[in-house]
Amino acid sequence: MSTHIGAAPGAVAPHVLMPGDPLRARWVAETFLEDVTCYNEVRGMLGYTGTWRGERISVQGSGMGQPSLAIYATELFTDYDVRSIVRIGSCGALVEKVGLRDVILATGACTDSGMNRLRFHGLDYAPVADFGLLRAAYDAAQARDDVTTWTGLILSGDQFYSPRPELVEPMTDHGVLAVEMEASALYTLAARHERRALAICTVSDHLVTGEETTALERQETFPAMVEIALAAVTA
Ligand SMILES: O=P(O)(O)O[C@H]1O[C@H](CO)[C@@H](O)[C@H]1O
Ligand SMILES: O=c1cc[nH]c(=O)[nH]1
Repeated sequence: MSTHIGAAPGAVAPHVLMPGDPLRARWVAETFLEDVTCYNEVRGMLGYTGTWRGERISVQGSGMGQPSLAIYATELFTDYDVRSIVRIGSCGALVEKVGLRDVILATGACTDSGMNRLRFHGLDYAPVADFGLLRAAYDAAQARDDVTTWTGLILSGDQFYSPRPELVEPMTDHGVLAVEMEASALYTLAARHERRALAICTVSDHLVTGEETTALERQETFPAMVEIALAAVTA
């Protein structure tokens, strides 16, 4: 057991898919994995281990925001020796060319968070994806014709309801495609612990057009993203 994960040693697989929503974790486990066991219910932050095409895979909710993800990612790396984490999240599109339900493979994650400013004494660190995972996810995405995939930068914002929405503009002026709330911490922690990480996000809301998906869709759909993540992590 670690402080926030009630799993026995060895109960978590070396490769973990990590949605923010614990109910998405349950849906992924029930829909994609075989021989599933639930290893964590602490704080309702569900975690499951099963197999996918014969490989052991876990899926663990992270909660919303970088401080919450950092707790789960740190404990998975340090207490359960997890080797790779692939975030499977939802995000908001910031530019018109990216459409609702498109999938984004995040090459890097900009942030407005104070977490890395504290870690790097005010210097700007560039949190980036593991290249091997990114390449495998890109290959898996290219092999499909049911989803439009983008490869590029995202923004990990601390506040879903931002009091300074105008600050997004310099980001989009410099190629940022979408906003979510966790990838920057995940990439930073993976680097710190010499592990692999990737964030794959499906566009659930469009901040330019105002289109949005339903809460149930955010919880229980987005299968293309999950299949791309499973292919990448087992490649
Ligand atoms: O759908 P998840 O993975 O939770 O991701 C996005 O959704 C939440 C906000 O609604 C934030 O966690 C954001 O990053
Ligand atoms: O608009 C959105 C949608 C999902 N996640 C976010 O952080 N923002």
